[in-house]
Amino acid sequence: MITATDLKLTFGKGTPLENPALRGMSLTVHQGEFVTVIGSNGAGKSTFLNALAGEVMVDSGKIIVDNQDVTKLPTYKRAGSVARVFQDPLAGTCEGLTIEENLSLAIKRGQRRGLSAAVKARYLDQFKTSLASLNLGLENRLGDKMGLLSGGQRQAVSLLMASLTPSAILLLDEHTAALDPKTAAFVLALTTQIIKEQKLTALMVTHSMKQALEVGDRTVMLHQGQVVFDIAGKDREGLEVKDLLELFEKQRGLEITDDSLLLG
Ligand SMILES: Nc1ncnc2c1ncn2[C@@H]1O[C@H](COP(=O)(O)OP(=O)(O)OP(=O)(O)O)[C@@H](O)[C@H]1O
Repeated sequence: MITATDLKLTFGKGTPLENPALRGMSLTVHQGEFVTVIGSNGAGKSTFLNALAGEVMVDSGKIIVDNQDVTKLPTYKRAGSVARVFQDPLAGTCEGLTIEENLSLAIKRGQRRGLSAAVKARYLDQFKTSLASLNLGLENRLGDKMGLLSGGQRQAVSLLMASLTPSAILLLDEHTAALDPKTAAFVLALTTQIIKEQKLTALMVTHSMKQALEVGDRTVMLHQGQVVFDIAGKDREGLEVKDLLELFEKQRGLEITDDSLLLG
């Protein structure tokens, strides 16, 4: 379970560019929940994910991951509990290393020790089986450099890497946004399949309200660094984009002007 309580973070404090990105952001994500996160440009979505991953330190508030207070822990100390797939297919993998080497690094996430030959051989079988499940023929390309793969293939491998070892939470930051529509649909379907099969706890940022309602089991909308609404279960069933817009307008007395949220 992840609990973020009253997170506040201001970039450029004391400068003319002072920017309060998180303004009392609170959210609890229960074990096995798949939460979709929406919000206009600059709402604080990525900053929130960065704060959970330890990429940025909050000014105040508390982050508890599986009963451990990680608020002040740097990224590398949270690596064992937080897995992440980024928007940029180049960001989550090392293009100069082979598929096998990338997967080996992922399986060692959060561990200090190297792998023995016997363990390596066992993992190789696991890598081949996992890659075969993608139906992309990558199980025969373990020695290929990651840089040779297409964006969609890389995101698919990134997803595998993020789910190879158990983590308290999987963070997906608009991980299909840079892909063409067909590939994005494939990666999204793969995402829901992996999350369901492995019963992962996940937070997925998306720019599409439609997508946010179609996948996952709970939707949270951020605005100006806070949660505006949080809907799940029966309240969420059958909801359409227009209902989300009404909900936002009712909560904030504002209209949404970010077209990408509506059109995506
Ligand atoms: N490293 C940084 N330094 C200064 N300001 C930042 C930094 N990162 C984010 N911000 C600012 O914080 C605010 C929240 O940004 P954030 O990227 O979290 O929003 P977002 O909801 O993810 O938006 P988008 O949908 O555009 O990606 C924005 O005003 C942004 O410009």
